[in-house]
Formats: sequence, C-alpha cells, structure tokens
Amino acid sequence: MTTAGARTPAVTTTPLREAPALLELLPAAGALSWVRRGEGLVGWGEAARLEVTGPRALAEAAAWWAGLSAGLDVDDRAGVPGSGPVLFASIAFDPAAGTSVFVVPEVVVGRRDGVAWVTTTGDADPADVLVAAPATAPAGPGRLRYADGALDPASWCARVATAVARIGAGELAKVVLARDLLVTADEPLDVRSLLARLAARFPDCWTFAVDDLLGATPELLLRRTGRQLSSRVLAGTAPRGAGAADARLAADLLSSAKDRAEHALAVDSLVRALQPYCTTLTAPAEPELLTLANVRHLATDVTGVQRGRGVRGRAGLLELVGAVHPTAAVCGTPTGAAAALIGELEGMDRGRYAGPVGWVDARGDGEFGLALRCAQLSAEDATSARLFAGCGIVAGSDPAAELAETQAKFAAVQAALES
Ligand SMILES: C=C(O[C@@H]1C=C(C(=O)O)C=C[C@H]1O)C(=O)O
Repeated sequence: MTTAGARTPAVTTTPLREAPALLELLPAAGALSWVRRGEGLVGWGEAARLEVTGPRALAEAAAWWAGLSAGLDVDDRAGVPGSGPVLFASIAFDPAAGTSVFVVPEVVVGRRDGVAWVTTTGDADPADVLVAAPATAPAGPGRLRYADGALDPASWCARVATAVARIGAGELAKVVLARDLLVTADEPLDVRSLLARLAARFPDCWTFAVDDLLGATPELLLRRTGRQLSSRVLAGTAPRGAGAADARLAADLLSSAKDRAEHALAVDSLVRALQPYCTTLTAPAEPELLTLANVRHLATDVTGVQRGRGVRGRAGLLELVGAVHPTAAVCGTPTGAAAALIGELEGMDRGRYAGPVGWVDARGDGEFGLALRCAQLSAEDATSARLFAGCGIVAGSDPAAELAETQAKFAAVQAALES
C-alpha cells in the first residue's frame, strides 16, 4: 500500500451561483471525472492517494477512507451527495491481483439537479480554482496507428470457439472474453478532448477518468444515496443498422433467446450478491433496450433499499461494490469457473478495465460504474493507449459475430480519438 499527503487538511464546499460546464474545467494532467448529461463530479490534484493490491484490497481502502475522512476538518455548505470530502476510485478487475487506485482530489467541482458546488481540500482557495482552469481546446492527436494487443483477431476467435466448446461440455454457462487494441498517435493524447467527445457522443453513458483510465460506460454497477441502491445491468448486445435495418436489429435483440439468457445470468448475479444487504430489491421481469451511438444493449435497472440502521449500521459502499463485483456482465457464470477461464484464454492483464470505477463521499453516498468502452493511457508514452472490449460468450455464440461486437465497442473510444 502506498499513501501520500498524510496531513489532515481543511475541506471546504462552497455552492456556486452559476453551474459550470464540468468537463471544460479539467486540467491536462490528473483529470478525474464522473459525468453524465453535464452532471456529476470532476476533480484534479491529489490531496491523498492510495494504491492497493491483494485479497483485502477493498476492505483496506474502505478503512483508509473512513480514517482519512473522519480526521478532516469539513465545512460543507452544500450538503448533497458528492459535496464535502470525495474519493475517486478505479478498482482492478481482479483486486486481489491488480492495482486499484484511490484519489482524494485537491479540487472537486460538482453539479446535481442544477445545483453546483466546488470543494477544496488543503490550501486551494475556492474563488481561484475555477478561473485557473484552461479555456482553450487542445489540438487533435494527428495520425493514429493501431496494432493488435495480446491476440490477433484470428487467435481471439479461436479462444472464443474454445470457450463455446467448454460451455458445451458443461463446465460453465457464460464467460466474458475481452481483447485489447493498441493505439499510437503522432501527438500526445489529451484526456480533456477525449472526455468531451465521449460525453457529446454518449449522453446516456457516464464519462469517467481516474489515473489515466478513461471512457464512457453505459453500465452502472451500484449507486447509493442514503439507503437507496440502484444498478443498471447490461448484457446482450446488437450492432446498430442503417434505416429500417436498425429497428429490425432492435426487435431481434429484444426477442433473442440467446441474448435474453445471457442477460438473465448478469441480472441474477447482481441480485444474488446484493440481496443479503437489502430489505427490498426489485428487478423488472423484462429487460429494456439501451440504444447507444455504436451498439444496442439489453438493460435492466435494479433498485433496492439497504438493510441496517444509520450509516454505521450499514455496509459501506466499497464493501457493497466488493460484494457484487464481478457480476456475470463482465466475468461469467459461475464466477469462479469463468474467472479461471478468462485467465486461461484471454492472454492479457485486464488491469482496471471492467473493474468498478466511480466515487464515494464521506457519508457513503456514491456511484460506481464498470470501466468499459475505455482506454488506458500509457504511463511511459503520452502518445499511446490500450483500448479494451469484451463480450459475453454463451452456448451458441459465434466467434465472428463476437469479434464484430468487440470492434463496435472499440469504436466508442476510436471515434473520440479520430474526430
Ligand atoms: C465487456 C463489455 O461489455 C459488457 C458485455 C456485454 C455483452 O456481452 O453483451 C454488454 C455490456 C457489458 O456488460 C465491454 O464493453 O467490454
């Protein structure tokens, strides 16, 4: 575990008279984001940071945040979810083996139901931080070159065929197999313009950035507001089509027995993991369609009320996130067999791709999505990044169709890089 900024500074939240465009405030380096339809949180600077790996990673992070936030001198004049001290988090797909990153920003600007605020931790003056933000749009990245990641497309299709055979042999019901794509640009990649383009093209997604992992995810793993819990489970994907073909593809997805079965496994996995923490938990019987610019998904919004009295009597949000992750939307069914098959077949390290990403405040309110449709910017080379995309494989999955699905999913970040 590494930590920085161990002193206990003052935290001040000041309401803003005018709601700023959040993403336009971000600096070039160290951008933190969780924004949908102009609302959410952006942050920058590091008042404290934790990197943690191991079987107790989330418990250690939760204890660290509880201790840190309890010791702060807080003046919160907004008093809404996301005001006061905030922790941004990007958790490894496998927190026992990969590094999860937690950052308390020096500055957070938030917007919720039209109300806006700025929170500073440490010495920054709330009156200065908004005017200090850059106003000019950075230049584009120039020419882009793509290269295969761990597996070339043919090899990845062969792995999908192996997974289908293993499912057919009765070893498991579903596994999510992902692949990576490397991109190198002429010029350094700019987090601000990537986030702005993702947000413009994907208004129904959460545009996130933590420690140079950025993307626009349509999938909400868990939101907590007081005792209220909610989640948007996705699984089952179809391409978009032109004209009348698009409506046909939508109808086919909604009536596809294969996609409905794949979707049901993902909903079941979330409900089963969350049920012990809830007094009520409701999932509609039928999924809906979620239509994005590049693909269409089957979607189920699950809502619940958390069990337990008072903030101390209830499980914390990081504990809940640890309990529900990984759902069958990003791992498979049963979880253990699917995780083992991912390790055997994918041939790559997912890092924080498909892990929970989001924020939690000192009350324990917060939102975590799954880090999908994303790019991991290279720590060594400002012009390169790794893109990730995966698909649920079930009995009857066709490798070529799954490959096309990864290409459609890569296109979310590719469009932001190329436009
Ligand atoms: C794994 C990804 O997406 C997940 C897999 C889906 C599917 O297989 O249909 C749909 C949405 C996500 O839950 C990804 O985008 O990389």
